[in-house]
Amino acid sequence: MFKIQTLNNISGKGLQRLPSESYEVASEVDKPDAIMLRSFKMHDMELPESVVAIGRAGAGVNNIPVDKMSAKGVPVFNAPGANANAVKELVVAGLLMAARNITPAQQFAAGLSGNDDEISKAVESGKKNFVGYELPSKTLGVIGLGAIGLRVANAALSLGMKVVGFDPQISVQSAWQLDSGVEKAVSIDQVFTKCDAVSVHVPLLDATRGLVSAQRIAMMPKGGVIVNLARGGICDDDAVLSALDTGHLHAYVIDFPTSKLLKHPKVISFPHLGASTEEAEENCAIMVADQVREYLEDGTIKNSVNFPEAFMPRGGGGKRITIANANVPNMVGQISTILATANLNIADLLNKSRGDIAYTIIDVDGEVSDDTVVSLKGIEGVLSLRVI
Ligand SMILES: NC(=O)C1=CN([C@@H]2O[C@H](COP(=O)(O)OP(=O)(O)OC[C@H]3O[C@@H](n4cnc5c(N)ncnc54)[C@H](O)[C@@H]3O)[C@@H](O)[C@H]2O)C=CC1
Ligand SMILES: O=C(O)CCC(=O)C(=O)O
Repeated sequence: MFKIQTLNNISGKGLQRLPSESYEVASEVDKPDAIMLRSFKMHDMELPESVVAIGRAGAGVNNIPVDKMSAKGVPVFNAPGANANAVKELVVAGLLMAARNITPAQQFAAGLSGNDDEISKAVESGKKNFVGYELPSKTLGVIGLGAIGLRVANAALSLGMKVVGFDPQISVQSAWQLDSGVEKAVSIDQVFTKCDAVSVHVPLLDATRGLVSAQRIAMMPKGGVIVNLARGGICDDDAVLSALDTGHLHAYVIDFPTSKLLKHPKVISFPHLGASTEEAEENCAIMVADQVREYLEDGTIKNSVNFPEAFMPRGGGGKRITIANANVPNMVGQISTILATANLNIADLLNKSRGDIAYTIIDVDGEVSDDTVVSLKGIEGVLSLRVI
């Protein structure tokens, strides 16, 4: 029986992928094998020693101490692209809300009173205060052309906007899907210089913290809009607020409100709602539940943010050993020597690496004794080992 601890609500459609005959899934579990979560902040959490995998039902992993997990040989899985359409749709909504002054207009309409004639008169005289603009008259800059950014760029083009994109590390897959009408910027500064609205779709990293700065906002034409459905911290909120105050910026669309931002009338705040659709929640939960299950049952690695992809079909009736270790020379040599000494024949072997981590799957003919496990774990650089 595998035990999974959930730290957030995970869609039932995903949890159904973990059959109750072989999985216990609950928010309180003694000695869990794996953890599934969404935005729960794990940084200060005491991780049970029993945990061998973390599954993030979403894209961003800044709430997970990934480096610490790597040092323990624990793979962290996420669900790339599974909520991208949901976020794209909310970005489009945010652009339209800003362009058409929808929040103040809606507040004005909701506050009207009197009989129908009086309301009609107030409507006709009040609407001049909310005159907006249409999207095709504007240029959108998209920073980060991954699963979300590329969809935002393509959607904005289809709404008639001009679109400028920037992503120096764009993946081949994203490049294939990006509409050829998206102009490629050579620098982030160029995006701000050319664009009336800028939407950020990058992970929160040291390199992206404060990416939307006072200097860059100043490069934008007057009346600009910033959209940040990526993470708080990517924009310098104080710089954004002062640009809203001077009128240099028209609106700030943010999925991560703070007390300062909530008070400002030109801030359009959402409650971290980007991925909150039934479809996205299901997609993420299904993807990550499948990945965690395949890892627990077969040691397969798919869509991990810290481990290499690793899949080896399971043959024969023997045991499978999986080993995560430091990516240094002669690890496979040392492992094979110990297996040979234990008189275990290697039926199949896969060794992959990514950065500082290497991962080996070995199918052996026969049982693996406790002594052999102790010897393998004793090799310098072995971070984690499982016998499945
Ligand atoms: N508001 C919400 O509910 C959600 C927010 N997010 C946030 O959006 C972020 C992006 O998500 P995805 O598009 O799915 O991730 P992704 O990994 O598919 O794309 C991120 C892209 O950013 C690029 N990038 C990284 N640093 C960059 C830089 N300095 N300048 C330009 N490009 C850079 C990468 O090359 C990559 O192509 C996530 O990390 C997460 O923080 C994601 C899903 C839901
Ligand atoms: O699970 C959620 O609602 C948050 C989604 C998110 O922020 C992400 O996938 O990075």
